[in-house]
Amino acid sequence: MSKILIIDGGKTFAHSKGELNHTLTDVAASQLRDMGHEVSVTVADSHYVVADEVQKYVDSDVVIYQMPGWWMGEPWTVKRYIDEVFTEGHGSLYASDGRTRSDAAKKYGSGGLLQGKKYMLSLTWNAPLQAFTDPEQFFEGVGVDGLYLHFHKANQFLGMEALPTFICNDVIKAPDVPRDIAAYRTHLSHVFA
Ligand SMILES: Cc1cc2nc3c(=O)[nH]c(=O)nc-3n(C[C@H](O)[C@H](O)[C@H](O)COP(=O)(O)OP(=O)(O)OC[C@H]3O[C@@H](n4cnc5c(N)ncnc54)[C@H](O)[C@@H]3O)c2cc1C
Repeated sequence: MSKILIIDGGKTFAHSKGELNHTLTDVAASQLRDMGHEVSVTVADSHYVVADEVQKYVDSDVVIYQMPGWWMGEPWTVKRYIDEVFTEGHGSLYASDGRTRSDAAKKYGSGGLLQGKKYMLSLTWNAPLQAFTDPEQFFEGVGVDGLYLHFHKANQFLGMEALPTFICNDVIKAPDVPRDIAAYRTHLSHVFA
């Protein structure tokens, strides 16, 4: 049994209604509970208490970030959540940036206190998958995780390790929510088996 925290980054703004992300949050919460895990959910676009969120990271084994792609990355509500919660977490989520004058072998980024914990990205994008993977297309073949390098590094700075990323594509151009839900269920079954 793992303790799993889901950050729901769904938000109503312009042509995003937030419903797909709320739906995928609900799908994961109910499936993971059925699998015997303990799940809590924080909606990023809400009046969460920052200190409580820090404690949730300390108490959780896995954090899932459920969020839409907005302007090539996470929505500002999720970025705000990270800025507020991770910064407040100095001393409990990370000790320092890892360097110390007494030991030059200790490098930047090695000061995380959440060793052994995991995180997972679950993303919704209008861009097709090939836009990320094909070297001839927009993201020049860096892949989904390559595009989210900064986001991965923020979590790894705390000492956490990535689980495989899940992404729904074409969510505006050709939405197929039953297909996306089925694919996410399969992903969750494999990752949390
Ligand atoms: C500011 C901004 C910047 C953006 N930048 C990018 C970008 O850089 N690249 C990119 O690819 N995209 C971009 N987008 C698009 C964005 O990624 C999508 O709007 C977002 O992923 C959709 O997620 P949502 O939860 O808001 O979905 P929603 O808008 O709620 O839903 C999407 C579709 O799924 C359907 N749906 C949702 N829930 C259900 C359900 N339970 N059952 C049946 N059907 C359902 C809806 O009817 C709709 O057709 C941007 C959008 C905004 C607002």
